[in-house]
Amino acid sequence: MSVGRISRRGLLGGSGAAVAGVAGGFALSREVEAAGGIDGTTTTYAFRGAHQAGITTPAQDRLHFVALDVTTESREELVALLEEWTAAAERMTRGAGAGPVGPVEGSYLLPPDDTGEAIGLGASGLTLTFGFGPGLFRDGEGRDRFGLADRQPEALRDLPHFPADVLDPRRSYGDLCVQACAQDPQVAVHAVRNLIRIGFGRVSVRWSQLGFGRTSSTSTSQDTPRNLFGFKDGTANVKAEEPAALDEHVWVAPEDDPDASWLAGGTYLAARRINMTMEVWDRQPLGDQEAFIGRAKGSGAPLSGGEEHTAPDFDMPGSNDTTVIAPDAHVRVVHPDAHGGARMLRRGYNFVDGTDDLGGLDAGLFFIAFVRDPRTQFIPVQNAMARNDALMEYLRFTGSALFAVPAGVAEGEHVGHALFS
Ligand SMILES: C=CC1=C(C)c2cc3[nH]c(cc4nc(cc5[nH]c(cc1n2)c(C)c5CCC(=O)O)C(CCC(=O)O)=C4C)c(C)c3C=C
Ligand SMILES: [Fe+2]
Repeated sequence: MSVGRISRRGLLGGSGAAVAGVAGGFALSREVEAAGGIDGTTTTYAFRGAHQAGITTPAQDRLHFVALDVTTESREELVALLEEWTAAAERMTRGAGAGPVGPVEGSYLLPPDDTGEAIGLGASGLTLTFGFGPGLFRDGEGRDRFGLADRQPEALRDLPHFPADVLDPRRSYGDLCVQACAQDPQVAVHAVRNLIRIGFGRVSVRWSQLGFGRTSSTSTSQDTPRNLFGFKDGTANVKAEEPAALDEHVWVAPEDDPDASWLAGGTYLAARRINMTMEVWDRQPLGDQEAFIGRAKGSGAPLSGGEEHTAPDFDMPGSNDTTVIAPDAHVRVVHPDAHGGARMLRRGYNFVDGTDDLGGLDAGLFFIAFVRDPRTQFIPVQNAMARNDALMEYLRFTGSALFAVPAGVAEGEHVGHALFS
């Protein structure tokens, strides 16, 4: 074992269960491996498993998301890249370096196989989740780039243009994506940077997004965080402790799309970069802010009463011939009751990317949702929101992308193995 790997893994010393879990691979559940505590620097989540980590694993505090375009024309080079990424991801998620040598252990005559900024940092709960965009299957002219066209899932098409979209193409789309989440931002950035470095000559970065302050809880073990409007976000999310709901709303089943059975056990990732005009929002009275959301700002309880996790009563009469929860309140417009029971697993992050030309904050919510079928679970909800939601006055959608996220990686396989075999 190289010194570099010892120096990163040395911090795992207090977390015997975490290290044992990695060694055991499939044998131990991710929960056991997370025994170091979901917020600790020593926490590890196994890279290999039935599903990719970074979906139902407890949402970490930090995000580095990158979308890439494939620049090679060679299927063999693409597969080789996925193999190299798999090896690097497995190492980095257990707190080791990106390459087998280490950041400072190799030859002085060669570039290091790890960039070094994570020396001394623990795994910090790093998860790396890989996705495939529509462009991997067919390019802009419909050309079958890598012999994959007949395996493109029916649901994997560029998201439609929604009312009020002001998309920046430099923040949208992509052939591949990597969602890196960790408790330490430097660990997430290090992982993405090293995957990009490994991909040199085969992929180029299309866009990337940093995020902080997870805007969803994905486990009942987590408190509900707040978004930049100051509201609790993630209360009614699909949670890891709901296996039946995950099967119904998140994981693709083999029969969903017979031509794309390689995606069974996977899911779809819808990403939307949403600018929030905070300066305008901040001038709205508290009562109006709560009416726009349909929940109390402090407790997160629905305006119809109860506590945070009480189900909203959308029929409860209010004053002025209307209901307590207004017809255009966000939680009513996007609620499963209005969409045939459709739910989604939200895993978004706040972002602040400096200031815009007018001196306002370039800030908002980098919305991420995992769904079994975007055509029935994401697109109708986003359309309803764009048309009817009181929040829309304070939002601008500036980025958009959809990816198919393959199932987890088994021992001896690489990311997306089933797609290429
Ligand atoms: C298309 C899907 C959604 C987008 C885009 C979206 C943006 C968005 N949401 C908030 C704030 C809150 N959303 C809440 C709940 C909620 N939101 C969606 C979907 C989208 N939101 C769903 C499906 C739900 C759950 C509805 C339910 O089942 O009750 C909440 C309430 C708390 C919670 O349950 O999470 C808040 C607050 C913002 C600010 C925003 C865009 C910037
Ligand atoms: Fe929402």
